[in-house]
Amino acid sequence: MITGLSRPHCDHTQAWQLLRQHRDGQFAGFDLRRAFQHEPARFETHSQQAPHVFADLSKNLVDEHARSLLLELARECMLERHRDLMFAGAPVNNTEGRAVKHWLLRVPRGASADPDAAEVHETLDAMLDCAASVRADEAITDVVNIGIGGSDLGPQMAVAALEAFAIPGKRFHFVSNVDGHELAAVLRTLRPASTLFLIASKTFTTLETMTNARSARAWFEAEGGRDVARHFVALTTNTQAAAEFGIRTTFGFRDWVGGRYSMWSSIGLPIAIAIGPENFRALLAGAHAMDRHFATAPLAANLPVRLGLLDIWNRNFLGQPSRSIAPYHSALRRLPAYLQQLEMESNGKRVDAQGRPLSVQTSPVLWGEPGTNGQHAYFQMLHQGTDTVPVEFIAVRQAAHGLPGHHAQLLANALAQAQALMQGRPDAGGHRDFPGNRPSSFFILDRLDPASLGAFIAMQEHRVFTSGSIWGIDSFDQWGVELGKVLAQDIVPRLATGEVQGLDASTAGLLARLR
Ligand SMILES: O=P(O)(O)OC[C@H]1O[C@H](O)[C@H](O)[C@@H](O)[C@@H]1O
Repeated sequence: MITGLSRPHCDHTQAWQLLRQHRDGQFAGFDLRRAFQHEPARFETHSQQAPHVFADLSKNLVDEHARSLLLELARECMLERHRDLMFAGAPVNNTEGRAVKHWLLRVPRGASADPDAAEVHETLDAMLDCAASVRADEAITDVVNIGIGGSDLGPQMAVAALEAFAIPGKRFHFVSNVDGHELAAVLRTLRPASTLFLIASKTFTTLETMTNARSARAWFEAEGGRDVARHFVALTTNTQAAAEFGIRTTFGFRDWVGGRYSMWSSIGLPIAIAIGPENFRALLAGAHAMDRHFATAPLAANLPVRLGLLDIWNRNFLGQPSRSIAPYHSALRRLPAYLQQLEMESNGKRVDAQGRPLSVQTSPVLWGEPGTNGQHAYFQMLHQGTDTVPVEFIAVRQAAHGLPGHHAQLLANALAQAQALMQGRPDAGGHRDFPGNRPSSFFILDRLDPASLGAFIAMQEHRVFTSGSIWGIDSFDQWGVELGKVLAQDIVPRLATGEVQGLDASTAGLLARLR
């Protein structure tokens, strides 16, 4: 139960029933092409400027009436109250009894009365001082982040996205997998004296990360590395475990930062080393601007809310099982993977926050690749397959390179794909027929810089909050990752002994072949 807030199940509201009736009645047979003909202001009404991000939602299979019923749904589900509780520091992560305050990491100094605000700024200052000294240290040429999930995807995504701002002369590596091939391939390229290892783990117990950290330290010592304390830094809430590992420099954060919401905390150190303290503060400022927008803009003009409600419409009323992410910028190559964790780990739940089964579907499957690559691979299915998949195009107005011709081609392709999905092209049926009427959203950033990236990612976080809130689930736990971890620990010794007793026949048969 969310601190005194009792909310109805979304499908028990009046708005839900009206949305259903609308879908089956007046909305049935909706056609985007006709909608644009009949609504001269459709682009304006279905688009939204938010801090650093412009979003055109007009090419979605949605009409004005559905939009106003979705806003009604948000009211009936007490979305604003729930949002305000998060920003008030209430334990909205109720299954873990924790507050959800990643937004506090982005609040400017002195602008919050939250009791943890002072500590946030103390840690941020110390972490950015560390980033500055690593940047100034020419002896360090390689920074290796060892972490997984939220301790990997955010920093990896952001370091790639902001490569145009990265310090020259330093290389950044991200090792996440327990598969030794990954670490071994990175270590082959390194020398201990010029390497800084960042051991990033909220819990400092994650098997993959601890295995890689131990192997990295063993390699460091075996290769003649001296001064582990200087070459290993920990980013964690578990400072004691980091000290026991032998690490002297640790930057902490609190348990009210979820792993997939942690790139703004000390987990962001690799980003800060890459882009510098000032740019890291700009990243936080961009995210904070979006936080304020989410916290204060009326629901009808609130971009994360509009996106989250559209997600509900697409998933629960139009039955769309997935969403394709198409960033038309190669620096956003890790964005789909980052958003997969954000959406699917947050909202991939089948019970409500009180543990009661839900009777509605939740998280869609997210997938994607940068454009234009995806066009030459799976866009066939988007244009002519049997399923309707909303596509999210992300375009950046200004390029960060000077090669002539490329950027216009890139932008033209993004626009043309969205256009083609919607317009289609009739043919005499058969193979060359494009049915059209296929949905997409289109995001524009002016430049891919720290502030716009921060705002864009915060927008995604709050959009996930919005749909999770309507579904009534706890978007901030992840119990579903536990079972496999436990079973793996039962299997490890069996791989050595061959003992299969108690295993199902398939697992036993596979284990025998893998030994
Ligand atoms: O940062 P850590 O504690 O090492 O956790 C790393 C990751 O692993 C867990 O299994 C969770 O699924 C993720 O939410 C988390 O980000």
